[in-house]
Amino acid sequence: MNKHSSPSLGLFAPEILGPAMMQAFRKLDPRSLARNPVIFSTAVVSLVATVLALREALAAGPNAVVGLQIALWLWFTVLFANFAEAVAEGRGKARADAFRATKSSARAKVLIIPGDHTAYRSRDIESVEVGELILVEAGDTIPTDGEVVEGAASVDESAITGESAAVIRESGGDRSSVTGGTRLVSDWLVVRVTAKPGETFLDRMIALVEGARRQKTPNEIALDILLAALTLVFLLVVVTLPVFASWSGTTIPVIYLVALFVTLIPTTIGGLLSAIGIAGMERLVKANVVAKSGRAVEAAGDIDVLLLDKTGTITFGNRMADAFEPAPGITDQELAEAALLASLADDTPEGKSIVDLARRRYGLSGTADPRAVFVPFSAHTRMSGVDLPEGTSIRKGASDAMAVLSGAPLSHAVDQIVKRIGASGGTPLVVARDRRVLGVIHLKDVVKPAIRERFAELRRMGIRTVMITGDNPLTAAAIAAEAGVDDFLAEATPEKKLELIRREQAEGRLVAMCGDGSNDAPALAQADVGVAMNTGTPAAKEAGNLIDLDSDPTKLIEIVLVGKQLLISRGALTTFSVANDVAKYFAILPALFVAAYPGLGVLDVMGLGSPQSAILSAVIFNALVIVALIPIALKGVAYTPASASALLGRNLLVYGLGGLIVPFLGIKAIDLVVDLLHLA
Ligand SMILES: Nc1ncnc2c1ncn2[C@@H]1O[C@H](COP(=O)(O)OP(=O)(O)OP(=O)(O)O)[C@@H](O)[C@H]1O
Ligand SMILES: [K+]
Ligand SMILES: [Mg+2]
Repeated sequence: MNKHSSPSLGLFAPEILGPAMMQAFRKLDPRSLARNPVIFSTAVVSLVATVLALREALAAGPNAVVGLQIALWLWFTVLFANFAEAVAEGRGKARADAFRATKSSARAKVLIIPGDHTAYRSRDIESVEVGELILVEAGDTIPTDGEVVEGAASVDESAITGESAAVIRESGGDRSSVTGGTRLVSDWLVVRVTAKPGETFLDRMIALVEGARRQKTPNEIALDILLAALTLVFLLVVVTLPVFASWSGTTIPVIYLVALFVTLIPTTIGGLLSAIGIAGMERLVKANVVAKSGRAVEAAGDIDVLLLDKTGTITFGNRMADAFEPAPGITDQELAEAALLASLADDTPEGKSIVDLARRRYGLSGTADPRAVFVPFSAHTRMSGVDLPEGTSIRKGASDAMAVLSGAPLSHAVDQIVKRIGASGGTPLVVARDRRVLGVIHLKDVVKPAIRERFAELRRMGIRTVMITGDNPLTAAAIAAEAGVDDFLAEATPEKKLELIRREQAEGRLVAMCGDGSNDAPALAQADVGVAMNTGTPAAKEAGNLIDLDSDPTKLIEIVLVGKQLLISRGALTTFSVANDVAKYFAILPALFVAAYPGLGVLDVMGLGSPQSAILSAVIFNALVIVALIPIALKGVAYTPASASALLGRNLLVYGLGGLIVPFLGIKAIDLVVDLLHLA
């Protein structure tokens, strides 16, 4: 899965641990702490405890030694939480450095006269603005992101995708976007710059893996609020304790109370929450997917329906004209000629392949009449063509669209051809001159290998796959059957795609969409999870919230796994943390009150050494448990494809029960050590 040569660092590689320790101290900055209510409360309490302990020490009070230790361990709690976040970020930083190395401080060949790619001026890329045209030649590193407006070339994208085979980038069609940092292997391209300096794909990628621009997701914010509320509840609990104590004739030193407070609030999940989120992002980057928002990753964990566009996503997308099939009474030559004229200025891959076939097989050499008016293809009309100066108009397009244009249903003979091509999985393009149907162009496309098994895997995860295509129902059905999708929508315009997504969403389902074309952009934007293929158009990449660098639609499986693991890890550790806090309450209270109520000795199942050692042990346990759980937070809780409710049930049991039991064992063990070393 990870084809990058960038170091795949172990969980606790020294090159991450060292800087992370430094970083843990730097994160004591109140502005940084304030992002996390639980840890912020812990820091405030640590400060209070420090002051109290120092006062006690100066007065040579009886609680001085234990007080200082408590204060120290409270600070450790904060530092460990910071450390967890820093380790998670550190792993991304290594990746960011690898990207930074590919970032060229390059200069750009900015064209002076549009249309003339021989006259250019070399300028610093930082000064090049969106919309300017630059020339890139064989051997050059493409200096920034853009859209190819002229030329075709092979591009080595290994710096970004890790994939060593060069890919074709060309104007028109769905393969027109280029990424800064990749290198031209052959030929030349004129590229319209689409990214502002400092905001290129590579820049965003770096910021992302470093976690610099990571924003909390709505789920994280909701959890933060819950944790803050719990903190408040325990504040009340702790504040009322002295009342009970004085009532029963005991006094509990204030430093015990503040320590108790920290052990009760959800410091474990509070300390690990952001590490879990960052680690999820990192796993995604490892799968060669860039997420623009953490929210998309979480949503991916809950996806019900996956919509895929056909051409270029399920099939390879280089639909090639394979044959001209004339209507009765029309010659091959006549059809080929009309098809050629209608395609001379059509720069879609389909259009180019038609020109190519007409020239190759029929030796036609037509050149475009400069006065001809070209009608470009649109996904909306699903046709294209040309209006010639002498008044002839030629159109080619999807069969249903062409039937509407010619004002009558297709003749039986033509309909048969269309059906035959469709049933074979090919795309039939009907050609008409002055609304008279001349015949059909057979476009062939190939289903990507191994896609069937991957869709079966999605089905096992409970995800329904739906193929949407602008093609006719017969072609769609043939490809759908071959690829093994659950359902399909044919003759879809961009509006219909959008409508389908809205309908699924209105029925309460979470929708993911994979696409690469500009006509997919609205749908990618509307979907809860929009995965744009990296080979796609800039519009598609802008609209999606995830970008797959390998342009592999089945990558969604990995994305879903990462999302599920993120949700499950967070759920499991939250359960553990809260169960832990409840358990601590019952573990420590008897020790604090046993002097006043000897009857409580029964409850004091743990037989902790003394109130001092009980409280100190609890504080130490509370700090150490954060460190102990860092590996789970970073690696994620193990996930196997199973229904969500089964997983939830299992995890609640394991982590809930574990959370209740572990503190008793842990605190007791630490208490023994504390006793042994006479620390309290
Ligand atoms: N260059 C073209 N000229 C005329 N008609 C075309 C051209 N390219 C495609 N078509 C027709 O328009 C239809 C819709 O194309 P569109 O790109 O919207 O969808 P698609 O590529 O078939 O499917 P997908 O939504 O998977 O990309 C095609 O099925 C084909 O019949
Ligand atoms: K706690
Ligand atoms: Mg398409």
